Order: sequence, then structure tokens, then C-alpha cells
Amino acid sequence: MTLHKLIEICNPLHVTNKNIDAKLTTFAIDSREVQNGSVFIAIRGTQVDGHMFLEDAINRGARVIICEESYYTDEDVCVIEVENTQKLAGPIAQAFEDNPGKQLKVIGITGTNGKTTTATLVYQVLNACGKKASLLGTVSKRILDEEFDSSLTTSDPIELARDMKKMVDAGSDFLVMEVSSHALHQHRTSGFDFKVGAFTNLSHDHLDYHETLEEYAKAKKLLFDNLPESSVAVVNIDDQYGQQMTEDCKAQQLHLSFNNDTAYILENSAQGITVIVDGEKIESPLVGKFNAYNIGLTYLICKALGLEPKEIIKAFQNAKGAKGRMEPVTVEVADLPLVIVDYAHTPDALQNVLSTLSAVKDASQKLTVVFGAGGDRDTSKRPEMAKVSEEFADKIIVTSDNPRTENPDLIITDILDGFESLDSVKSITNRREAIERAISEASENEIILIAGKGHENYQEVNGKRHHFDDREIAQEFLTKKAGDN
Ligand SMILES: CC(=O)N[C@H]1[C@@H](OP(=O)(O)OP(=O)(O)OC[C@H]2O[C@@H](n3ccc(=O)[nH]c3=O)[C@H](O)[C@@H]2O)O[C@H](CO)[C@@H](O)[C@@H]1O[C@H](C)C(=O)N[C@@H](C)C(=O)N[C@H](CCC(=O)O)C(=O)O
Ligand SMILES: Nc1ncnc2c1ncn2[C@@H]1O[C@H](COP(=O)(O)OP(=O)(O)OP(=O)(O)O)[C@@H](O)[C@H]1O
Ligand SMILES: N[C@H](CCC[C@H](N)C(=O)O)C(=O)O
Ligand SMILES: [Mg+2]
Repeated sequence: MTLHKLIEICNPLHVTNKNIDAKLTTFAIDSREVQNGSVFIAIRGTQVDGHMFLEDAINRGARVIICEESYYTDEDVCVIEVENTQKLAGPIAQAFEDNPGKQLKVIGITGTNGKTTTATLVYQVLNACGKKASLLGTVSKRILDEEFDSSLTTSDPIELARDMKKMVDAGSDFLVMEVSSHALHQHRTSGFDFKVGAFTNLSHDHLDYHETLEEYAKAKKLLFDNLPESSVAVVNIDDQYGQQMTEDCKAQQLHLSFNNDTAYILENSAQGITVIVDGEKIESPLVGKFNAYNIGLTYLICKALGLEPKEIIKAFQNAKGAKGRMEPVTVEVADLPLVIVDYAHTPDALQNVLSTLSAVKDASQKLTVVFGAGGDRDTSKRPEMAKVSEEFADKIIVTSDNPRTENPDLIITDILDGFESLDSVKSITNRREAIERAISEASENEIILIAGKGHENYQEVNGKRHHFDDREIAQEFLTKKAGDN
């Protein structure tokens, strides 16, 4: 990257020292990542203002500083003053990696629930159809079929550009990625275009960050506002925010609705779901009405990418979706309760999963739910989750789910405030003990839903992640119960 090119991308308000002789090495949004010859961009964040670290960045060897205020330094450093640094981080990160985003067909999926499931389904269908696809999201990153850990749903612009470059180098043609509302609000995905943008739904979550549902919806809408004419928006219009998403969208639109004749559910059982979308019959092993939306969106996304309906339908038969979503914990012994692990951590998700389980179970089967709510996250969803669980479950155990820096007992108190009656509710702060109790007290034909953590294999307390996997613990206590029987 030349300094001349960098200045051109920045469209600056003012530049000082634009003729320095500098070999630009890396690009950093964090001063702690700066090396000799780096370009450092200062971003005003939620915790601190990156402009506080300009001197730190220069001391670490930065040769170019991009910032939103005039800054003077005695050092031989170029200072580029711009209007909005956050919006520029993406284009610069892309340019540093030779614009990998332009070489991939990128599919972006947003919405409160269903992003991971839909993105994983699209990735699985594309691969089954012989396409070279990669995946970025909450559960993991996949460069073609090689899997890596993921720490955020949507990474920062630099990590994103570097991952995209690896995908291009590995021969990937498609990238399916989840796009969180945080990422949209912080412009993490600027600097490349989406070929397809999809909307799953919008419900109560992340109000700690966005404050109101309207602001949250506005952030999601940015994905569709920024789609070019040549791309396609695939939207669930049964959701009350669906139409609003594409109000200012220039792209072609494909709508999914199970409320008109264009799509309907043919069969919905514990074995899977069959839906008709655009006259095509799609059979999937996934369970629950909510998954009809994930399946329908996946079908329309793949169609928008030019795949043949026949090949998409065939690929669906083995598309199992994401780990930790409605995942049964299996022990090779009969006469044990059925334990299901799911990532429902919002009122809407919990309602969907509990209503699905209560619809597929027989009348004599009891339904138990074990759940908590994350610390340092939207507190207003806590009592809402209590209300939902009370509506569908026979027994409820409230426990901890990543308390982070909060006192887990106080999170539980917030949840308990939402119940009308506490008769069938227990609170057990230790999640391992909560799971043990649910399993040890369950009858053999009971269903136990352990909600909130899904694929997560940790419990986060005060900045430390301790190994914790609902599936392993359930397996351990199911095995013990089998031995005791
Ligand atoms: C609240 C939030 O979204 N924070 C994200 C945001 O950080 P920020 O801009 O607020 O950072 P900050 O700490 O205020 O610092 C401001 C700037 O100063 C810089 N800095 C800071 C210290 C220093 O010594 N030197 C320095 O240069 C920082 O690098 C940053 O550029 O931008 C960072 C870079 O993109 C993200 O890593 C960071 O995610 C944090 C780790 C996080 O936990 N985010 C969660 C809430 C999140 O994004 N979740 C979503 C949605 C989840 C879902 O529903 O699936 C996700 O996409 O995962
Ligand atoms: N289309 C849907 N509508 C409503 N609820 C859903 C839908 N799909 C999945 N769920 C529920 O939401 C939970 C989370 O699903 P998924 O991981 O696919 O969503 P996500 O949008 O990626 O969530 P996150 O933002 O936390 O990563 C699932 O475990 C399930 O309980
Ligand atoms: N991406 C979501 C995941 C929440 C999962 C739940 N287990 C929790 O910790 O609240 C978040 O960070 O808000
Ligand atoms: Mg996700």
C-alpha cells in the first residue's frame, strides 16, 4: 500500500507530512497492535476514545495516523484528518489485503435469531452443491472446510479482511457470514459489497447497546440500505420489521412469507420439517416451525446465487444446521429423559423452542427448562424470559449463564421478578448443579431443555472463561442416571 493510495481512500479534510518516505507495513485500529511502519486509525469507541492513543501509536512505530481531529507531532509522521474514522477502517483494511471482499460472493445474514442457523445451512447447501464456500459466524470460522475458533459473531474490519484474504488464497468463491447489529452500527463490514443480504427477524435483544428497538432496527436496516442494485435482498416479511428493512433498498428483493400462499409448512414433527417455498418441496431434518424460516431463507438465498432448485433441495437432506441448536444429548441407554441443548438466549428464541417442544411432545410428557441470562447484557430481557418459560414449561430451574462482571444471584433475582408464581420454579446458581438436579429428578419420558449456551464451551466469570459445556455435563449426569436405574 502506498501513502498516495491511502490518502486517496481517506478523502481527507487535511493532511500533514504527505511526502514522508514511508514503507507502510500493517494497519492497526488498536495502538497495542502497532509495529514499525504501521498505519494507525483512531476510533471513538464505547469504552475509550482511540484518539487518546495517538502518541502511544507513534512511540510504537506508526508512520501514519488517521484521526478525526487536528493533531500535531514533531515526529516524521503523516497525519490524515478525516470526518469519520470508523467508516474508513473497513475500506483501508480491505485495501491492505488487496480487496479480497471484491473477489468473493459475500452473503450477509442479519436478524436477532437464526443468523447462525441460516448461515450454516447456506454454507452446507453450497458445499453439497460442489461450490467452494467459507463461513464466518458465532460458532466458528470455516475457510472452506477447515474450522477455526471465532470470538465475535462479526469480527473487526482488520480480522475480517485477513480472513477473507485467506479464503481467496484457499480458492473460496463464496463467503457466508453473520452480520450482527453491533457490526453494522460500527461499520465493521464497510469496504466491500454483499451479493446477497438476508433478514431473519427482529425481537428483544441487545437493548443494553442500542437502547431502543427502533435504534436496533435502524442498525439492522443498514445492511439493506448499503446493498448495490446488482445484489439481492432476501427478507422474512412475516416479521413486523421485515418491510421496514428494505424501505431504502436499491437491490432486487425476494420475500419469504408463510402467511400468504408463497410458502407453507407441509409437515412438522420431531423427525423434521417439510416446507413448500415457491412451489418447491424442501425436506429438512431440522425441527420446529421457526426453522421453516431458516430453511425458506436458505432456499431463496441459494436461488438468488443461481443454484438450481433441484440441487438445492437434494443438498437440504444432509444439511444439519449449526452445533448447539436443538441438539439432543445422546446416551446409548433406553428409558432416560430426552435432554436437548439449545442456544435460545432471548425471549423470542426461548418461546420458539419451548413451543416447538410442547407441540411435539405427547400429553403425558413433562417439560423442564434450565436457563439463565448473560451478565453485562440487556437486563430487560431477563423477566421476559421468565414469562415465556412459565407459559410452556412444567418445571423451571433458573441458573447462571456467563455472569461476566455481574453477581449471578442478582441476575437470577431479575429473572425471578418475571414469574407470576414461583411454585414450579427453583433457582440453583451453579449451572452444573442445576443440570444435575434437572436430570436426577426427571422421569424417564421427560424432556429437559437446557437453554442459552448451545455450542459454548465456557462459563465467563469476571473476564475469565472456565471450561463448561452443557452437552458434556448433561451426558455425564445422564450416564450416572442410567447406572443408578
Ligand atoms: C461493545 C462493542 O461492540 N465493542 C466492540 C468495539 O470496541 P470499541 O470500539 O467500543 O472499543 P473501545 O474499547 O471503546 O476502544 C476504542 C478504540 O480504542 C482502541 N484502543 C484501546 C485501548 C488501547 O490501549 N489502544 C487503543 O488503540 C481500540 O482498539 C478501539 O479501536 O469494536 C471492537 C473492534 O471492532 C470490538 O472488538 C468490540 O467488541 C467487544 C470485544 C465485544 O464484546 N463486542 C460484543 C458486544 C459484540 O460485538 N457482539 C456482537 C453481537 C453478538 C450476537 O448477537 O451474535 C458480535 O458481532 O459478536
Ligand atoms: N428463525 C428463527 N426465529 C426465531 N428463533 C430462532 C430462529 N432460528 C433459531 N432460533 C432460536 O434462536 C437461537 C439462536 O439461533 P441462532 O444461533 O441461529 O441465531 P443467531 O441470530 O446467530 O444468534 P446470535 O446473535 O446470538 O449469534 C436458537 O438456538 C433457537 O432457539
Ligand atoms: N452473542 C450473544 C451471545 C449470548 C449468549 C449467552 N450465553 C450470553 O452469554 O448471554 C451475546 O454476546 O450477547
Ligand atoms: Mg449467531
